[in-house]
Amino acid sequence: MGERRVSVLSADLRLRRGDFELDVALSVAAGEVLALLGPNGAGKSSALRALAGLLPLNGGHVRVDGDDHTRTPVERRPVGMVFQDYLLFQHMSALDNVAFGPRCQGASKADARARAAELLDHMDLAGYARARPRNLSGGQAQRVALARALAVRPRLLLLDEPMAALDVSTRVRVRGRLRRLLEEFDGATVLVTHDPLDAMVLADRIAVVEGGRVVQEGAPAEVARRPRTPYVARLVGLNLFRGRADGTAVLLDGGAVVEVHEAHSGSALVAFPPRAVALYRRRPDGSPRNLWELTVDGVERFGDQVRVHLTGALDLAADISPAALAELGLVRGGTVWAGVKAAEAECYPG
Ligand SMILES: Nc1ncnc2c1ncn2[C@@H]1O[C@H](COP(=O)(O)OP(=O)(O)OP(=O)(O)O)[C@@H](O)[C@H]1O
Repeated sequence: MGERRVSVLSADLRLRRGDFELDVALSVAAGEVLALLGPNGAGKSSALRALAGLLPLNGGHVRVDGDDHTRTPVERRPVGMVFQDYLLFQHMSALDNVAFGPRCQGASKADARARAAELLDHMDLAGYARARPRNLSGGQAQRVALARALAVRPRLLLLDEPMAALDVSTRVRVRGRLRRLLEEFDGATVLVTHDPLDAMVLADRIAVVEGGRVVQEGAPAEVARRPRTPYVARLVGLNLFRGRADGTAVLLDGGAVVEVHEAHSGSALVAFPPRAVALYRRRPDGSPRNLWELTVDGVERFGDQVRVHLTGALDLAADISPAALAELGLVRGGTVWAGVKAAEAECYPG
């Protein structure tokens, strides 16, 4: 901890695509995995393609190990890329897919194949060297694509939605394995995803991209605990409010006041999970510090819980058990008292 690692990647990406403008600065250290997380159309793929040299920049730069590669052609960048659907050459064996890059870099056929065999072996795919891509499982195809990207000994590894082509039942296993393989890579890794779980598991650091800009950046746990935009709050399942703190009271932009645990002053964000919200049919005695009478806006199943959406002085989500729902007799348009303990409300500078 505390040690500053040297940046392998340092990039300032500015480009236009029609009305869309991307303006993103990234820096990734040796051995570090950065996830670009964001909604559809946010500009994640554009950023990745710009790093690979597949999209030209209108401004800014791409530096790898201190060398300027802003204008280096795609095939000469020290970059390996894993595409969303892997784009393996279907008419070639797994081995030849992996050997392709080294061959293009001028390695002899024997050397390229030896390097490919070594990588496949390392990824527990030695028995599949002669297999055609269509005969591989999703997880195996992903590893062949990763081996192909690493075969050119890149300093920068780019992964575009690496889990997208996999079915849900295999994702957990494949994700864990990918994480271990990425941990061994000593260059910089940038991966694009719109799945918060991928970002949390695979990345050391997350940059949230919205509307072509980085709106939040930090360690996964920090981003999850202290979201800075409604998009991130929804992703990680937190209620999020913006307001002004005066000691332990935060006056929200909508007019409600939330009592929080830790004193602050000035512009602030308040976050708490839906499970921290208790619902009561009548105003409770000896109540928590935060209590509001709100209107039920909707009820939905959420795992083995029920998520109740409430509106009024503030809009929030509450998770309760199906038994509690029956007991409260909640109906859309009805009212209910919602309480949150100050100790559960996280406050941080906004
Ligand atoms: N071929 C194109 N021509 C013009 N504009 C484009 C083109 N492709 C994308 N765009 C614009 O660039 C914006 C960013 O697209 P990009 O694919 O980088 O987003 P993304 O975050 O990767 O989204 P997704 O997860 O849907 O791939 C889009 O909102 C769109 O307006």
